[in-house]
Amino acid sequence: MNVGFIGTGSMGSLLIEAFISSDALSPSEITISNRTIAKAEALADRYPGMNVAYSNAEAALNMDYIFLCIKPHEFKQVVQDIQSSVHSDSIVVSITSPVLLSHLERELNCKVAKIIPSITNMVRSGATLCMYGDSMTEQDKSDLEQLFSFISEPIRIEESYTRIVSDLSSCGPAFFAFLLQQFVDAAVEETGIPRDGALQVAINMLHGTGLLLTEGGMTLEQIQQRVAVPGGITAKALYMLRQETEGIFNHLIRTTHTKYKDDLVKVSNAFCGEEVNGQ
Ligand SMILES: NC(=O)C1=CN([C@@H]2O[C@H](COP(=O)(O)OP(=O)(O)OC[C@H]3O[C@@H](n4cnc5c(N)ncnc54)[C@H](OP(=O)(O)O)[C@@H]3O)[C@@H](O)[C@H]2O)C=CC1
Ligand SMILES: O=C(O)[C@@H]1CCC=N1
Repeated sequence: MNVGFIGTGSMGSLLIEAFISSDALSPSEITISNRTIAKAEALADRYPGMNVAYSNAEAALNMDYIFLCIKPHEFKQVVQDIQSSVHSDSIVVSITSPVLLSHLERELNCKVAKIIPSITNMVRSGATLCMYGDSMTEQDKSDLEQLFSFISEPIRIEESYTRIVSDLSSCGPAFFAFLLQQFVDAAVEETGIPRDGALQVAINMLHGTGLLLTEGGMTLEQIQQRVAVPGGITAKALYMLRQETEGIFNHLIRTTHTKYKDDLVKVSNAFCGEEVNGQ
């Protein structure tokens, strides 16, 4: 297989490293390009056999898959760069939510997909959210999902739900890391417990809670019920938590969706020269 990665920043390099460490791809199957070429060269130095391309056009030439691991505002330029390298059987994969499949289909004479990864894919965990352009066959979809199954659970979603499912799958790790950090900081502040020890206990708790949900067959409600003994300490604290956090995640979701819509308008203007009212 020949796979091109354009953009070797945070997510591009994470995907490359996860695919290699999971034996989904060997370094010699991978060609990378990046705006700051020294970054691509440094990555390739760590994986003998990996190819560095000195232009995006070269990174897309003769590739089965071309992953675009760049930010929304960088798409228009990169799509122009690769236009003459792709052909009807190439598959271009965007990992960015506000770039629509229709934007890519409009500019590229090839098959297109959108797959939103998550930082959890670094440890071969979490989901990847899969959406496909019209020319992707069932075989193309299952081949691509087979590749992503080495590092994640690929889940097909409707493009109209991109933002909310990305909030849960891709932004979620940052949100829950933040909440855990607040919990630990408060523990230190309120009691003087050494931070390292408190953090270790909290991390173990989060890991164990995840296992209860995935392997332990427990629901979120059951976990709360089993821990909150009636009239006990947790029950009292959960009551307080419900009062104090009411509506907080509605606010969070409205915040991500507002930013998403702003980005979508900018990307649509770049691609089509017009505004769209998309989800
Ligand atoms: N972080 C996450 O958990 C997730 C992120 N994403 C999406 O992934 C995308 C990339 O994010 P992230 O990796 O964090 O961003 P980074 O800024 O870390 O990486 C972007 C990379 O693209 C390179 N680049 C920019 N323009 C060009 C160009 N014209 N040609 C070639 N390379 C170029 C940059 O090069 P240079 O070295 O010069 O800066 C940089 O290395 C974003 O759209 C984000 O929404 C999706 C799911 C999860
Ligand atoms: O919205 C996106 O494109 C992704 C999800 C997490 C960060 N960026």
